[in-house]
Amino acid sequence: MASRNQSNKKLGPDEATPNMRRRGIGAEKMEPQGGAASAGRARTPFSVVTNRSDLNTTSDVTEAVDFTKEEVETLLNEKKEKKKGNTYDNNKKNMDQMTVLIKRLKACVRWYKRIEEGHVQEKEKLQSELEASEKKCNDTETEMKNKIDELKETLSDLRMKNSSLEERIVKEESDKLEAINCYGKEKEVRTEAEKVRDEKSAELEKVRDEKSVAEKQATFSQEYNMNLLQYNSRLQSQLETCNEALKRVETEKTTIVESLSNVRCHYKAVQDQLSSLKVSHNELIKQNEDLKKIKDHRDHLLGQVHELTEKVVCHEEYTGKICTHLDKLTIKTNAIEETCSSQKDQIHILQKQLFAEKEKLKNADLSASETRIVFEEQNKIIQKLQDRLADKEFQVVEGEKLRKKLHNTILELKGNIRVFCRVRPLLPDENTGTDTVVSFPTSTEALGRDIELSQSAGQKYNFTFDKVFDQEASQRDVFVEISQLVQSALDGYKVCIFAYGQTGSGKTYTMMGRPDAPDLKGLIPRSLEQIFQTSQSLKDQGWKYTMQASILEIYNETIRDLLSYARKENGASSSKQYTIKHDANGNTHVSDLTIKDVCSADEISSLLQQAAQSRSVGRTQMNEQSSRSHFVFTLRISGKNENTEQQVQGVLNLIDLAGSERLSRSGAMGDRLKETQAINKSLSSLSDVIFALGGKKEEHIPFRNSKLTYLLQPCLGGDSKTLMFVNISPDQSSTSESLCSLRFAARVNACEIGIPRRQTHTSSTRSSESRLSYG
Ligand SMILES: Nc1ncnc2c1ncn2[C@@H]1O[C@H](COP(=O)(O)OP(=O)(O)OP(=O)(O)O)[C@@H](O)[C@H]1O
Repeated sequence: MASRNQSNKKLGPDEATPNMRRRGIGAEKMEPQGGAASAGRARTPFSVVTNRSDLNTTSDVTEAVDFTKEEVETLLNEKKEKKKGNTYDNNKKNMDQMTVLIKRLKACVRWYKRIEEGHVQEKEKLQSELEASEKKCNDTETEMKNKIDELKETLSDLRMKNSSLEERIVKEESDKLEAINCYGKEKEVRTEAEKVRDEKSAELEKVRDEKSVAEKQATFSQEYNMNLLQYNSRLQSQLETCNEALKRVETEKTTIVESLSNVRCHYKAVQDQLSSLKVSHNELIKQNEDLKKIKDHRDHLLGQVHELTEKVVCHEEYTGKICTHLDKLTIKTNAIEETCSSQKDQIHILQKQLFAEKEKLKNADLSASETRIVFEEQNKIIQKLQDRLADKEFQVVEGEKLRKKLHNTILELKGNIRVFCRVRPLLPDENTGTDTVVSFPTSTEALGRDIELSQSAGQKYNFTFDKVFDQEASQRDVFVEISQLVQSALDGYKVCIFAYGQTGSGKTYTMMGRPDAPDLKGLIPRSLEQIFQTSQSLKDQGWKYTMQASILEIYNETIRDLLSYARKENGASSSKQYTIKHDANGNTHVSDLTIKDVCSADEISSLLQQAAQSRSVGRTQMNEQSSRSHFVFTLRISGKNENTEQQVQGVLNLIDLAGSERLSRSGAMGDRLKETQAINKSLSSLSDVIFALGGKKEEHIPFRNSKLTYLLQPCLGGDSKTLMFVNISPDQSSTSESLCSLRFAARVNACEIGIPRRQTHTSSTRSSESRLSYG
């Protein structure tokens, strides 16, 4: 693009550098955006056009021309210089020069329009791009926010989980430590118990040994005792045998005594035997005592064995208890170990989960940072787009300012009346036919300005106006075009907007619309809303406004006050006479007319509602709800700037004229006929006045021929800004009426009838032109 800029000094609006944009219109020539509009058309530099001899002829400049700011300034200055040289002799020459100047200015305006269209397109494009980016960005942002929220939730869940798990882990760890401590203590107790058990076992073993020894000793003692008993019994039996033998001996002794002599010898032997037996008896007694001793020892040993057995039993019981305790401890330890291991497993699982969640978090962080990067990039793009948009808007504003300046200049040169044409859509009951009556040439020159009417004979009539609205144009589209004009009433201009056209062509729709449906509101409610909005916003600059509204209708050449209570009460029969007067300042007064102070658009809409109910409306062959009178809404605006002491007096007249109608077609009779004749008369008076003012330069202007023209005298002949809407019906049967309306409008368009002037007073030294008006 840079090389293109170097090689070709003509830049498109989107190629202008920021410095150029800040300067408003760059030194380089700018071409409008939008291929369709500029495609295939050769541009001619302005200097070439300026030097062209054919511009001094009457031919129109239809070729696209490019301008620089300097050229535009020169053009504007040139106009001023030419105005100075306005001598009588050079009048005709000056007129020609003026015409050429106007054409060049028109060319300049067209060039600006093209640039403006380009800027507007670019702006719209940028706006839509910006909106798309913003939407995308918002979506991403919301998505990211949602994601972040989700992640935050997950994170907080995880954190909570983690903290609870960590708490659990800590608790489990402390439990575990406690259990381990307990286990250690139990272990110690167990080892001690085991030690005691071992000791006791050893003791038991010893006692068992001792017991077995004692048992052995006891068995031995028993055996010995048995032996001794056997021996004793043997000795007893021996003793008994001895005793028997003794008995036998004694018997023998007796026998021997008897045979003493014989037996004395024998006695001696027996005595020896007896002494030996006595020794053996003593021995036996001794042995018996020994046996007794052994028996006592045995009893002692048996007692010891018994004690030891009891001890063993006690030990065994104690060992059993220790064993049971040990078993219990083992079971508990096993349970603790099991819990520990399950907790370990759980901790392991949780650690795994934590790790996974951390990984997730990491990934989420990564994706969040990626999204953030994308978001930042998009923000940068948006910033760039916004910068570009701001530049473009600046350019548009600058272009708009210059366009309006040029427009005002043209208006000054051309006169104060402008004409807009609006074609309404076909109504459901209208016969379309096959031929289109109205068409709109689409060449760049003609687009939005030309209208072509085709008659059934095949003849075509082309008309050019300041603006042409086709059937598709919405109420808003129409208002956008007049909003600046309405605004200028706040700047101290007299503004008059009226709708002219055949009955049923859409005048009331254009002016009033359907106030209850926001999209279908007409120019009157929209204008008043804007006036109040702007007056509020101008408060910041020190402006204070007071406003007064009046609404009247002219019916059968009689003025009727639509806000009068008397009229409301007595109906249309009120016969009050209203007279129109103009003062030296060009202000119009209608005697006895109700004038209401208004402070808000709402107040005005209720007044409009009241007026609409009082208005004379009837059914005609052409329109179900035909306005049979001229409806005139007037808003007087007085503004004072507390900072600059500047004062302005503006007037806004919004007029819905009664529809023109051919008597032959309307079939009107009686009162309707009278009404129609009055309407047609006042409309023809209006055209007489306009043509007298513009075309013929007659000295006498027939303002007084009708109430309508007399009421509008300051707007038509004086220094106001006037806009006429010519409303057209696309119906085939209305072609000739449409042609009449268009011809009338074309003649009005060609008129020069004054220069708009602001009504301002200022006591301060500040410039009275501190606020420009571009209507
Ligand atoms: N631009 C439009 N879009 C849709 N409908 C329209 C448009 N203009 C007019 N109409 C409809 O056409 C019909 C006649 O319109 P309107 O009453 O405004 O005509 P008029 O010129 O004021 O007639 P009259 O002079 O008899 O009062 C109405 O039904 C109106 O709603």
